[in-house]
Amino acid sequence: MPVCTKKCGKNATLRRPKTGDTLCKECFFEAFENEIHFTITRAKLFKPGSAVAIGASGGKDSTVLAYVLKLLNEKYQYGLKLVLLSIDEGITGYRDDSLKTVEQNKNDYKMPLKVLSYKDLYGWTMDEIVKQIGRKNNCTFCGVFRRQALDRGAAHLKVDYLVTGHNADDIAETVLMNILRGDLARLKRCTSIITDNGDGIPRVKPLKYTYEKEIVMYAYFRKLIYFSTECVFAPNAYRGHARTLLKDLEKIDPSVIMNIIQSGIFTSNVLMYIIS
Ligand SMILES: Nc1ncnc2c1ncn2[C@@H]1O[C@H](COP(=O)(O)OP(=O)(O)OP(=O)(O)O)[C@@H](O)[C@H]1O
Repeated sequence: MPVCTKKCGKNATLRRPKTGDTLCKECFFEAFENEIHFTITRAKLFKPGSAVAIGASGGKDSTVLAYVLKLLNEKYQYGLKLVLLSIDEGITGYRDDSLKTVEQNKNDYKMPLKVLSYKDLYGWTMDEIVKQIGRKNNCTFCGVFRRQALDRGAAHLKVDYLVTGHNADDIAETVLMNILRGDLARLKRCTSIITDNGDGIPRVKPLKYTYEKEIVMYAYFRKLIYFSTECVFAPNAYRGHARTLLKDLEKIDPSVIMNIIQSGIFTSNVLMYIIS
């Protein structure tokens, strides 16, 4: 490996997937965290002194989000009160295990944790639903219920914001899916860094511009504990195709992820202009 391109004098240990820069571990941490700090401050995502619930699934994105938000909150004195919020969908062999990871995060990051279950909220678990209806469209149903459960959890905790670990790849995938379906009206919502469900608690995506590969790299080098098993129920097939396409394109040119997001934003702005 060549020397770190930040001219810190150290040898580089990695190549940044987003920019191609060769960096040492410390300079990568700094670049990664600074970009999230820049995203937060430029978009004025949080008012000082606010309470923020972090949607915590135990996966890599929400684990990195919790870690980095805590770090930036202390470093730059955002004045945020952070709390972990987990939804237990009742999926044996998946969510029961990932919730153990969230418990670990709670102890490691010294954040309070609230767990809400589908069983308590709706009277049934995903295991019971799948037993009844079979393995069809499970992700679609579960996603709708989870969004509502997170909103109810945020209202219960009386927080000012709900943040999720949606990353740049997730957003680019959603833009692609909406374009492929001809559903341009959804571009505005899926590319917005902050959305409101009308309940007064904004949903915020601080990792909107953070590449998935860099999140995995960051978690690896920071030795963060996260849960990486796929859900036991059928994956969302259509999203799977968009994901494969995006990953193939990323191999040719990593900037496609940002380009797709920017194109989604531009198209939705043009549509808004035409309609108004
Ligand atoms: N069961 C859950 N409880 C709380 N928040 C969740 C849950 N599932 C998903 N989320 C939130 O929604 C975001 C995107 O969901 P997605 O299905 O991509 O998560 P994941 O792949 O299970 O885990 P992660 O995104 O954390 O790696 C997560 O980063 C997290 O903030």
